[in-house]
Amino acid sequence: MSDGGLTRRLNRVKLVVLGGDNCGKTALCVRFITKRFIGEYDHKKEVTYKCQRVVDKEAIDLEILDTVSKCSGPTAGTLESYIKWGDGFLIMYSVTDRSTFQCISNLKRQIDHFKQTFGTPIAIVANKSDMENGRAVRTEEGQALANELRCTFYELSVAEDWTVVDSAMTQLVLEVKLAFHKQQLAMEKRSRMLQVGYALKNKLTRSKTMQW
Ligand SMILES: Nc1nc2c(ncn2[C@@H]2O[C@H](COP(=O)(O)OP(=O)(O)OP(=O)(O)O)[C@@H](O)[C@H]2O)c(=O)[nH]1
Repeated sequence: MSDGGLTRRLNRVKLVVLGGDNCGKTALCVRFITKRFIGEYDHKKEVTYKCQRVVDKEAIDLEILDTVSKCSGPTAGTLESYIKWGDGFLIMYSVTDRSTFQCISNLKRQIDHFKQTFGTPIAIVANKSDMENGRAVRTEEGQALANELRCTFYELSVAEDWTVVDSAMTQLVLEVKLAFHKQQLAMEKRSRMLQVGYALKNKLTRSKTMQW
């Protein structure tokens, strides 16, 4: 029975990086892939990065969509297509810019809405923790919001710490893989129940025919 391509998808994970202006979305993607922090980027369109990683002893084809969507999004349609494309999400804000923190709840709501489920793997990433002097959002506020929205939370500095960037990404890939497996198990269970249903129906039809 067809599983809607899920078996093929188990080794292919698509992540989307969302967040307000200048919070460090591109810096995070580039840092994860190249291990390097590059100060300035100039791109006005979304970019998809592709790479391979071994996660939990399995080679994963990873695609990461670096969006240019602002808090409210360029258009609702674009944000919808980003969300429908992704399997897992990083919602970023900068600890130095409160307006980016204020975007988080709305982006999470949009993900829940377009995915039609509350189980989508999502990490909230507070960036620029190296800029303590310019801090506008406290760590506890970020953690409390992540708890409320049931998301994993990381506070990090893309500029200063590659290892935390790497573990945030890797953990999200693991959560996506777990979600795939749960989906696959649910589909197998449904398919078995359907088979039992058909078998019972056939048996009932046969015994009725014999009575006649
Ligand atoms: N101090 C510091 N600066 C950072 C960090 N991460 C990113 N930046 C800087 O923040 C600015 C914006 O980074 P980008 O990666 O372009 O942010 P973005 O979210 O992709 O930007 P837009 O897509 O244009 O909204 C750049 O000047 C980066 O060098 C960080 O961890 N610490």
